[in-house]
Amino acid sequence: MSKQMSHLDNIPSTPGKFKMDKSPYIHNRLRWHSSLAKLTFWSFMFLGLILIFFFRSPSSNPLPQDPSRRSLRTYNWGGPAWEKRVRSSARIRSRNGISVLVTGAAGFVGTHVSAALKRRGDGVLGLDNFNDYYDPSLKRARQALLERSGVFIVEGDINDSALLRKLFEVVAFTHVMHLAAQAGVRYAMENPGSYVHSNIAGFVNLLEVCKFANPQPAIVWASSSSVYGLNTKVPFSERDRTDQPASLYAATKKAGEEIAHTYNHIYGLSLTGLRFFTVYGPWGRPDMAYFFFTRDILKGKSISIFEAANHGTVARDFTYIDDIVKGCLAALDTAEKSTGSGGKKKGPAQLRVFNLGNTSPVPVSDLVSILERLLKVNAKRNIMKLPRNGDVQFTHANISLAQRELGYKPSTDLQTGLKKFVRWYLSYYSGGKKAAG
Ligand SMILES: O=C(O)[C@H]1O[C@H](OP(=O)(O)OP(=O)(O)OC[C@H]2O[C@@H](n3ccc(=O)[nH]c3=O)[C@H](O)[C@@H]2O)[C@H](O)[C@@H](O)[C@@H]1O
Repeated sequence: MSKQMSHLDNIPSTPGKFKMDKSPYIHNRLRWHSSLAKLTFWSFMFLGLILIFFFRSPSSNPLPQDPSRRSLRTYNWGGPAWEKRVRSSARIRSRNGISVLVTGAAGFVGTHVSAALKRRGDGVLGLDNFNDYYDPSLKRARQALLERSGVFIVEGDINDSALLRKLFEVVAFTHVMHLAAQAGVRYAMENPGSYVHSNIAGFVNLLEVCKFANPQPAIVWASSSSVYGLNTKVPFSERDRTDQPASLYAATKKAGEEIAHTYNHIYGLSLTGLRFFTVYGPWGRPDMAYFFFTRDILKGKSISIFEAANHGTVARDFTYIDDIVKGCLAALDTAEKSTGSGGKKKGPAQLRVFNLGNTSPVPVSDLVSILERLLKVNAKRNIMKLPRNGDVQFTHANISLAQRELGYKPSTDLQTGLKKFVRWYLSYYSGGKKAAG
Protein backbone atom coordinates (compact mmCIF):
# COMPACT_ATOMS: atom_id res chain seq x y z
CA MET A 1 0.00 0.00 0.00
CA SER A 2 2.74 2.42 0.91
CA LYS A 3 4.41 1.58 -2.41
CA GLN A 4 1.27 2.44 -4.33
CA MET A 5 0.89 5.62 -2.38
CA SER A 6 4.34 6.72 -3.42
CA HIS A 7 3.38 6.16 -7.08
CA LEU A 8 0.17 7.98 -6.49
CA ASP A 9 2.02 10.94 -5.09
CA ASN A 10 4.18 11.11 -8.17
CA ILE A 11 1.45 11.02 -10.73
CA PRO A 12 0.59 14.50 -11.88
CA SER A 13 -3.00 15.53 -11.44
CA THR A 14 -3.21 16.95 -14.94
CA PRO A 15 -1.74 14.62 -17.59
CA GLY A 16 -1.06 17.54 -19.93
CA LYS A 17 1.48 18.90 -17.48
CA PHE A 18 3.35 15.66 -17.30
CA LYS A 19 6.82 16.26 -18.70
CA MET A 20 8.09 12.91 -19.88
CA ASP A 21 11.70 14.01 -20.32
CA LYS A 22 12.19 15.00 -16.75
CA SER A 23 10.43 12.01 -15.30
CA PRO A 24 12.64 9.77 -13.18
CA TYR A 25 10.55 6.86 -14.47
CA ILE A 26 11.38 7.41 -18.12
CA HIS A 27 13.88 4.57 -18.10
CA ASN A 28 11.58 2.17 -16.43
CA ARG A 29 8.45 2.34 -18.53
CA LEU A 30 7.48 -1.26 -17.97
CA ARG A 31 7.42 -0.91 -14.20
CA TRP A 32 5.53 2.34 -14.56
CA HIS A 33 2.88 0.76 -16.81
CA SER A 34 2.27 -2.08 -14.40
CA SER A 35 1.95 0.42 -11.56
CA LEU A 36 -0.52 2.45 -13.59
CA ALA A 37 -2.56 -0.68 -14.24
CA LYS A 38 -2.58 -1.44 -10.52
CA LEU A 39 -3.57 2.10 -9.73
CA THR A 40 -6.40 1.99 -12.27
CA PHE A 41 -7.57 -1.32 -10.84
CA TRP A 42 -7.60 -0.05 -7.27
CA SER A 43 -9.19 3.23 -8.30
CA PHE A 44 -12.05 1.30 -9.90
CA MET A 45 -12.40 -0.88 -6.82
CA PHE A 46 -12.49 2.20 -4.64
CA LEU A 47 -15.04 3.93 -6.86
CA GLY A 48 -17.18 0.79 -6.90
CA LEU A 49 -17.16 0.63 -3.12
CA ILE A 50 -18.17 4.27 -2.87
CA LEU A 51 -21.04 3.70 -5.32
CA ILE A 52 -22.27 0.64 -3.42
CA PHE A 53 -22.14 2.59 -0.18
CA PHE A 54 -23.92 5.57 -1.75
CA PHE A 55 -26.82 3.60 -3.14
CA ARG A 56 -27.31 1.31 -0.15
CA SER A 57 -26.82 3.76 2.67
CA PRO A 58 -30.03 5.34 4.00
CA SER A 59 -28.11 8.54 4.54
CA SER A 60 -27.64 8.81 0.78
CA ASN A 61 -31.25 9.97 0.71
CA PRO A 62 -31.28 13.72 0.20
CA LEU A 63 -33.97 13.95 2.88
CA PRO A 64 -32.65 11.75 5.65
CA GLN A 65 -34.96 13.32 8.23
CA ASP A 66 -38.09 12.52 6.26
CA PRO A 67 -40.41 11.04 8.89
CA SER A 68 -42.74 9.66 6.26
CA ARG A 69 -39.92 7.29 5.33
CA ARG A 70 -40.57 5.62 8.62
CA SER A 71 -44.03 4.94 7.29
CA LEU A 72 -42.44 2.86 4.54
CA ARG A 73 -41.68 0.16 7.07
CA THR A 74 -43.54 -3.03 6.35
CA TYR A 75 -46.87 -3.41 8.02
CA ASN A 76 -48.58 -6.62 8.88
CA TRP A 77 -51.70 -6.98 6.88
CA GLY A 78 -53.60 -9.78 5.20
CA GLY A 79 -54.89 -13.15 6.31
CA PRO A 80 -58.42 -14.38 6.98
CA ALA A 81 -58.80 -12.75 10.43
CA TRP A 82 -57.60 -9.39 9.09
CA GLU A 83 -59.96 -9.61 6.09
CA LYS A 84 -62.84 -10.41 8.40
CA ARG A 85 -62.14 -7.26 10.45
CA VAL A 86 -61.89 -5.20 7.27
CA ARG A 87 -65.22 -6.53 5.98
CA SER A 88 -67.00 -6.08 9.25
CA SER A 89 -65.79 -2.50 9.70
CA ALA A 90 -66.80 -1.58 6.15
CA ARG A 91 -70.24 -3.25 6.33
CA ILE A 92 -73.13 -0.87 5.67
CA ARG A 93 -75.67 -1.01 8.50
CA SER A 94 -78.30 1.44 7.32
CA ARG A 95 -80.59 1.69 4.32
CA ASN A 96 -78.98 3.75 1.52
CA GLY A 97 -75.74 3.76 3.48
CA ILE A 98 -72.35 4.06 1.78
CA SER A 99 -69.09 2.23 2.40
CA VAL A 100 -66.17 4.57 2.81
CA LEU A 101 -62.44 4.06 2.92
CA VAL A 102 -61.14 6.89 5.13
CA THR A 103 -57.42 7.53 4.67
CA GLY A 104 -55.74 9.37 7.54
CA ALA A 105 -58.41 7.97 9.86
CA ALA A 106 -56.22 8.38 12.97
CA GLY A 107 -55.75 12.05 12.09
CA PHE A 108 -57.77 14.91 13.51
CA VAL A 109 -60.38 15.34 10.77
CA GLY A 110 -60.20 11.64 9.83
CA THR A 111 -61.23 10.51 13.29
CA HIS A 112 -64.19 12.88 13.49
CA VAL A 113 -65.42 12.04 9.98
CA SER A 114 -65.05 8.28 10.55
CA ALA A 115 -66.99 8.45 13.82
CA ALA A 116 -69.77 10.52 12.23
CA LEU A 117 -70.13 8.14 9.29
CA LYS A 118 -70.23 5.15 11.60
CA ARG A 119 -72.87 6.81 13.78
CA ARG A 120 -75.24 7.10 10.85
CA GLY A 121 -74.75 3.48 9.85
CA ASP A 122 -72.31 3.79 6.98
CA GLY A 123 -69.54 1.26 6.48
CA VAL A 124 -66.18 2.77 7.43
CA LEU A 125 -62.70 1.38 7.09
CA GLY A 126 -59.77 3.50 8.23
CA LEU A 127 -56.24 3.55 6.87
CA ASP A 128 -53.35 5.33 8.57
CA ASN A 129 -49.57 5.02 8.72
CA PHE A 130 -49.33 6.41 12.27
CA ASN A 131 -46.22 8.43 11.42
CA ASP A 132 -44.61 10.55 14.11
CA TYR A 133 -44.97 14.03 12.59
CA TYR A 134 -46.66 14.70 15.91
CA ASP A 135 -47.11 12.60 19.04
CA PRO A 136 -48.31 9.19 17.77
CA SER A 137 -49.85 8.40 21.16
CA LEU A 138 -52.58 10.93 20.34
CA LYS A 139 -53.23 9.03 17.11
CA ARG A 140 -53.38 5.78 19.09
CA ALA A 141 -55.88 7.33 21.48
CA ARG A 142 -58.06 8.40 18.53
CA GLN A 143 -57.72 4.87 17.13
CA ALA A 144 -58.95 3.42 20.45
CA LEU A 145 -61.90 5.80 20.32
CA LEU A 146 -62.85 4.63 16.83
CA GLU A 147 -62.25 1.01 17.72
CA ARG A 148 -64.90 1.32 20.43
CA SER A 149 -67.42 2.50 17.86
CA GLY A 150 -66.57 -0.35 15.51
CA VAL A 151 -64.17 1.34 13.09
CA PHE A 152 -61.07 -0.67 12.26
CA ILE A 153 -57.99 1.28 11.13
CA VAL A 154 -55.68 -0.67 8.86
CA GLU A 155 -52.05 0.27 9.48
CA GLY A 156 -50.42 1.10 6.19
CA ASP A 157 -49.31 3.77 3.80
CA ILE A 158 -51.20 5.25 0.86
CA ASN A 159 -48.04 4.66 -1.18
CA ASP A 160 -48.47 0.90 -0.76
CA SER A 161 -50.34 -0.11 -3.94
CA ALA A 162 -50.52 -3.79 -3.01
CA LEU A 163 -52.30 -2.94 0.23
CA LEU A 164 -54.72 -0.54 -1.47
CA ARG A 165 -55.52 -3.08 -4.18
CA LYS A 166 -56.14 -5.69 -1.50
CA LEU A 167 -58.55 -3.39 0.33
CA PHE A 168 -60.56 -2.84 -2.85
CA GLU A 169 -60.51 -6.59 -3.49
CA VAL A 170 -62.01 -7.26 -0.07
CA VAL A 171 -64.52 -4.34 -0.07
CA ALA A 172 -66.30 -2.64 -2.97
CA PHE A 173 -66.00 0.84 -1.45
CA THR A 174 -68.54 3.27 -2.87
CA HIS A 175 -66.53 6.26 -1.61
CA VAL A 176 -63.04 7.25 -0.54
CA MET A 177 -62.60 10.07 1.97
CA HIS A 178 -58.96 10.92 1.41
CA LEU A 179 -57.56 12.81 4.39
CA ALA A 180 -54.11 11.25 4.72
CA ALA A 181 -51.58 14.00 4.07
CA GLN A 182 -48.52 15.76 5.35
CA ALA A 183 -50.11 18.79 6.96
CA GLY A 184 -48.62 21.98 8.39
CA VAL A 185 -47.45 25.05 6.56
CA ARG A 186 -44.15 25.86 8.29
CA TYR A 187 -42.79 22.29 8.55
CA ALA A 188 -42.50 22.15 4.75
CA MET A 189 -39.23 24.08 4.99
CA GLU A 190 -37.80 21.47 7.33
CA ASN A 191 -38.93 18.38 5.49
CA PRO A 192 -40.05 19.08 1.92
CA GLY A 193 -39.77 15.42 0.92
CA SER A 194 -42.54 14.29 3.23
CA TYR A 195 -44.98 16.64 1.43
CA VAL A 196 -44.10 15.21 -1.96
CA HIS A 197 -44.27 11.68 -0.57
CA SER A 198 -47.74 11.96 0.97
CA ASN A 199 -49.54 14.77 -0.84
CA ILE A 200 -48.36 14.05 -4.36
CA ALA A 201 -46.94 10.51 -4.71
CA GLY A 202 -49.42 9.06 -2.19
CA PHE A 203 -52.40 10.80 -3.80
CA VAL A 204 -51.43 9.61 -7.29
CA ASN A 205 -50.97 6.08 -5.98
CA LEU A 206 -54.43 6.14 -4.43
CA LEU A 207 -55.98 7.47 -7.65
CA GLU A 208 -54.18 4.80 -9.68
CA VAL A 209 -55.76 2.09 -7.55
CA CYS A 210 -59.17 3.81 -7.59
CA LYS A 211 -59.17 4.08 -11.39
CA PHE A 212 -58.85 0.28 -11.71
CA ALA A 213 -61.35 -0.50 -8.94
CA ASN A 214 -64.63 -2.03 -10.05
CA PRO A 215 -66.80 -0.10 -9.37
CA GLN A 216 -64.67 3.01 -9.21
CA PRO A 217 -65.39 4.89 -5.97
CA ALA A 218 -66.27 8.58 -5.75
CA ILE A 219 -63.44 10.44 -4.04
CA VAL A 220 -63.66 13.38 -1.64
CA TRP A 221 -60.32 14.73 -0.48
CA ALA A 222 -58.75 17.45 1.63
CA SER A 223 -57.29 20.42 -0.20
CA SER A 224 -56.49 23.57 1.75
CA SER A 225 -57.23 27.27 2.09
CA SER A 226 -53.49 27.73 1.64
CA VAL A 227 -53.92 27.35 -2.15
CA TYR A 228 -55.07 31.01 -2.18
CA GLY A 229 -51.50 31.87 -1.22
CA LEU A 230 -50.61 35.52 -1.60
CA ASN A 231 -54.02 36.59 -2.92
CA THR A 232 -55.19 39.88 -1.43
CA LYS A 233 -58.81 39.95 -2.65
CA VAL A 234 -61.10 38.75 0.12
CA PRO A 235 -63.14 36.75 0.81
CA PHE A 236 -61.48 33.92 -1.10
CA SER A 237 -63.75 32.42 -3.72
CA GLU A 238 -63.28 29.15 -5.61
CA ARG A 239 -63.12 31.19 -8.81
CA ASP A 240 -60.06 33.13 -7.63
CA ARG A 241 -56.55 32.44 -8.87
CA THR A 242 -54.55 29.83 -6.98
CA ASP A 243 -51.21 30.16 -8.68
CA GLN A 244 -49.14 31.93 -6.06
CA PRO A 245 -48.70 29.51 -3.15
CA ALA A 246 -46.60 30.76 -0.23
CA SER A 247 -45.43 27.34 0.96
CA LEU A 248 -44.48 23.98 -0.49
CA TYR A 249 -47.41 22.58 1.48
CA ALA A 250 -49.77 24.88 -0.43
CA ALA A 251 -48.04 23.99 -3.69
CA THR A 252 -48.59 20.25 -3.09
CA LYS A 253 -52.28 20.85 -2.34
CA LYS A 254 -52.60 22.93 -5.49
CA ALA A 255 -50.82 20.14 -7.37
CA GLY A 256 -53.39 17.75 -5.89
CA GLU A 257 -56.18 19.82 -7.41
CA GLU A 258 -54.56 19.65 -10.84
CA ILE A 259 -53.92 15.92 -10.46
CA ALA A 260 -57.60 15.49 -9.52
CA HIS A 261 -58.54 17.28 -12.73
CA THR A 262 -56.38 14.90 -14.75
CA TYR A 263 -57.80 11.71 -13.22
CA ASN A 264 -61.31 13.04 -13.64
CA HIS A 265 -60.65 13.93 -17.25
CA ILE A 266 -58.87 10.75 -18.31
CA TYR A 267 -60.45 8.05 -16.17
CA GLY A 268 -63.89 9.38 -15.22
CA LEU A 269 -63.21 9.47 -11.48
CA SER A 270 -65.67 11.59 -9.51
CA LEU A 271 -63.53 13.97 -7.46
CA THR A 272 -64.38 16.61 -4.87
CA GLY A 273 -61.66 18.74 -3.24
CA LEU A 274 -62.45 20.51 0.03
CA ARG A 275 -60.44 23.61 0.90
CA PHE A 276 -60.36 23.50 4.70
CA PHE A 277 -59.78 26.76 6.59
CA THR A 278 -57.66 26.28 9.77
CA VAL A 279 -59.73 23.51 11.36
CA TYR A 280 -59.63 23.31 15.16
CA GLY A 281 -61.34 21.48 18.00
CA PRO A 282 -61.14 18.54 20.42
CA TRP A 283 -58.67 15.81 19.41
CA GLY A 284 -56.91 18.42 17.27
CA ARG A 285 -53.36 18.60 15.94
CA PRO A 286 -50.61 19.57 18.41
CA ASP A 287 -48.63 21.28 15.63
CA MET A 288 -51.33 23.94 15.23
CA ALA A 289 -51.10 27.31 16.97
CA TYR A 290 -54.31 27.14 19.06
CA PHE A 291 -53.15 23.76 20.41
CA PHE A 292 -49.56 24.60 21.32
CA PHE A 293 -50.56 28.07 22.56
CA THR A 294 -52.85 26.31 25.05
CA ARG A 295 -50.05 23.98 26.13
CA ASP A 296 -47.50 26.79 26.47
CA ILE A 297 -49.84 29.23 28.23
CA LEU A 298 -50.57 26.54 30.82
CA LYS A 299 -46.87 25.85 31.24
CA GLY A 300 -46.11 29.56 31.65
CA LYS A 301 -43.96 29.50 28.51
CA SER A 302 -43.97 32.52 26.22
CA ILE A 303 -45.77 32.23 22.88
CA SER A 304 -44.88 33.90 19.60
CA ILE A 305 -47.70 35.88 18.06
CA PHE A 306 -47.04 36.86 14.49
CA GLU A 307 -47.83 40.26 13.06
CA ALA A 308 -47.39 41.53 9.53
CA ALA A 309 -45.39 44.58 8.40
CA ASN A 310 -46.39 47.91 10.01
CA HIS A 311 -48.12 46.05 12.86
CA GLY A 312 -50.50 44.50 10.34
CA THR A 313 -52.98 41.99 11.75
CA VAL A 314 -52.49 38.29 11.04
CA ALA A 315 -55.87 36.56 11.00
CA ARG A 316 -57.41 33.19 10.25
CA ASP A 317 -60.87 32.01 9.32
CA PHE A 318 -60.77 29.37 12.11
CA THR A 319 -63.36 26.66 11.41
CA TYR A 320 -64.73 24.30 14.03
CA ILE A 321 -64.38 20.58 13.46
CA ASP A 322 -68.12 19.75 13.71
CA ASP A 323 -68.87 22.21 10.90
CA ILE A 324 -66.11 20.66 8.81
CA VAL A 325 -67.49 17.16 9.44
CA LYS A 326 -70.92 18.27 8.22
CA GLY A 327 -69.28 19.64 5.08
CA CYS A 328 -67.39 16.39 4.51
CA LEU A 329 -70.50 14.23 4.89
CA ALA A 330 -72.49 16.51 2.60
CA ALA A 331 -69.71 16.27 0.01
CA LEU A 332 -69.83 12.46 0.20
CA ASP A 333 -73.63 12.43 0.00
CA THR A 334 -73.79 14.70 -3.04
CA ALA A 335 -70.88 13.05 -4.86
CA GLU A 336 -71.99 11.48 -8.11
CA LYS A 337 -70.71 8.07 -9.15
CA SER A 338 -67.47 7.77 -11.06
CA THR A 339 -68.12 6.83 -14.65
CA GLY A 340 -65.14 4.70 -15.61
CA SER A 341 -64.36 1.04 -15.21
CA GLY A 342 -61.33 -1.16 -15.74
CA GLY A 343 -59.16 1.96 -15.96
CA LYS A 344 -61.22 3.42 -18.84
CA LYS A 345 -63.48 6.44 -18.85
CA LYS A 346 -67.05 5.84 -20.02
CA GLY A 347 -68.36 9.39 -19.79
CA PRO A 348 -67.87 12.74 -18.11
CA ALA A 349 -67.69 12.65 -14.32
CA GLN A 350 -68.19 15.16 -11.53
CA LEU A 351 -65.28 17.43 -10.58
CA ARG A 352 -65.78 19.89 -7.71
CA VAL A 353 -63.86 22.18 -5.34
CA PHE A 354 -65.42 23.84 -2.27
CA ASN A 355 -64.28 26.26 0.40
CA LEU A 356 -65.14 24.98 3.87
CA GLY A 357 -64.47 27.97 6.12
CA ASN A 358 -66.24 29.96 8.78
CA THR A 359 -66.54 33.32 6.95
CA SER A 360 -65.32 35.35 9.93
CA PRO A 361 -61.57 35.77 10.25
CA VAL A 362 -60.21 36.33 13.77
CA PRO A 363 -56.84 37.98 14.53
CA VAL A 364 -54.37 35.60 16.16
CA SER A 365 -54.05 38.01 19.11
CA ASP A 366 -57.83 37.63 19.72
CA LEU A 367 -57.44 33.86 19.63
CA VAL A 368 -54.88 34.25 22.42
CA SER A 369 -57.20 36.51 24.45
CA ILE A 370 -59.99 33.92 24.23
CA LEU A 371 -57.59 31.19 25.38
CA GLU A 372 -56.43 33.38 28.29
CA ARG A 373 -60.02 33.81 29.46
CA LEU A 374 -60.84 30.11 29.11
CA LEU A 375 -57.64 28.94 30.79
CA LYS A 376 -57.69 31.74 33.38
CA VAL A 377 -53.98 32.26 32.78
CA ASN A 378 -52.29 35.27 31.21
CA ALA A 379 -50.16 34.43 28.21
CA LYS A 380 -46.58 35.61 27.96
CA ARG A 381 -46.90 37.27 24.58
CA ASN A 382 -43.92 37.63 22.34
CA ILE A 383 -44.96 39.68 19.30
CA MET A 384 -42.91 38.64 16.29
CA LYS A 385 -42.70 39.63 12.66
CA LEU A 386 -44.49 37.06 10.49
CA PRO A 387 -41.64 34.81 9.40
CA ARG A 388 -41.25 34.13 5.73
CA ASN A 389 -41.67 30.40 6.07
CA GLY A 390 -44.97 29.80 4.38
CA ASP A 391 -47.50 31.66 6.51
CA VAL A 392 -49.88 34.03 4.76
CA GLN A 393 -51.24 37.12 6.49
CA PHE A 394 -54.93 36.25 6.46
CA THR A 395 -57.54 33.82 5.22
CA HIS A 396 -61.24 34.42 4.71
CA ALA A 397 -63.64 32.04 3.01
CA ASN A 398 -66.50 32.81 0.72
CA ILE A 399 -68.70 29.75 1.27
CA SER A 400 -71.66 30.53 -0.96
CA LEU A 401 -70.86 27.66 -3.33
CA ALA A 402 -70.71 25.10 -0.49
CA GLN A 403 -73.87 26.63 0.96
CA ARG A 404 -75.71 26.20 -2.32
CA GLU A 405 -74.44 22.75 -3.32
CA LEU A 406 -73.80 21.10 0.04
CA GLY A 407 -76.14 22.97 2.38
CA TYR A 408 -72.98 23.87 4.32
CA LYS A 409 -73.67 26.38 7.09
CA PRO A 410 -71.04 26.71 9.81
CA SER A 411 -72.57 27.51 13.17
CA THR A 412 -69.73 27.57 15.72
CA ASP A 413 -67.90 30.78 16.55
CA LEU A 414 -64.30 30.71 17.79
CA GLN A 415 -65.25 31.41 21.42
CA THR A 416 -67.69 28.47 21.54
CA GLY A 417 -65.38 26.12 19.66
CA LEU A 418 -62.33 26.93 21.78
CA LYS A 419 -64.36 26.36 24.93
CA LYS A 420 -65.04 22.81 23.75
CA PHE A 421 -61.40 22.37 22.77
CA VAL A 422 -60.10 23.58 26.14
CA ARG A 423 -62.51 21.30 28.01
CA TRP A 424 -61.24 18.34 25.99
CA TYR A 425 -57.61 19.40 26.36
CA LEU A 426 -57.78 19.66 30.14
CA SER A 427 -59.48 16.31 30.50
CA TYR A 428 -57.24 14.53 27.97
CA TYR A 429 -54.00 15.77 29.46
CA SER A 430 -55.45 15.55 32.99
CA GLY A 431 -54.15 18.85 34.21
CA GLY A 432 -50.84 18.61 32.40
CA LYS A 433 -49.78 15.20 33.76
CA LYS A 434 -49.27 13.83 30.28
CA ALA A 435 -47.04 15.97 28.07
CA ALA A 436 -48.81 17.30 25.01
CA GLY A 437 -46.72 16.28 22.00
O1 LIG B 1 -56.28 26.46 6.47
C1 LIG B 1 -55.44 25.71 6.04
O2 LIG B 1 -55.48 25.35 4.90
C2 LIG B 1 -54.32 25.25 6.91
O3 LIG B 1 -54.59 25.57 8.26
C3 LIG B 1 -53.54 25.36 9.15
O4 LIG B 1 -52.50 26.27 8.86
P1 LIG B 1 -52.49 27.66 9.59
O5 LIG B 1 -53.70 28.46 9.25
O6 LIG B 1 -51.18 28.29 9.32
O7 LIG B 1 -52.66 27.25 11.13
P2 LIG B 1 -51.67 27.40 12.36
O8 LIG B 1 -50.35 26.85 12.06
O9 LIG B 1 -52.39 26.86 13.53
O10 LIG B 1 -51.53 28.98 12.51
C4 LIG B 1 -52.65 29.77 12.87
C5 LIG B 1 -52.26 31.21 12.94
O11 LIG B 1 -51.34 31.41 14.01
C6 LIG B 1 -50.19 32.08 13.55
N1 LIG B 1 -49.05 31.62 14.37
C7 LIG B 1 -48.58 30.37 14.24
C8 LIG B 1 -47.53 29.92 15.01
C9 LIG B 1 -46.96 30.78 15.94
O12 LIG B 1 -45.99 30.43 16.66
N2 LIG B 1 -47.45 32.04 16.07
C10 LIG B 1 -48.49 32.49 15.31
O13 LIG B 1 -48.91 33.64 15.44
C11 LIG B 1 -50.07 31.76 12.08
O14 LIG B 1 -49.39 32.76 11.39
C12 LIG B 1 -51.54 31.70 11.69
O15 LIG B 1 -52.00 32.99 11.39
C13 LIG B 1 -53.04 23.92 9.07
O16 LIG B 1 -51.87 23.73 9.83
C14 LIG B 1 -52.83 23.44 7.67
O17 LIG B 1 -52.55 22.08 7.68
C15 LIG B 1 -54.08 23.77 6.88
O18 LIG B 1 -54.04 23.31 5.61
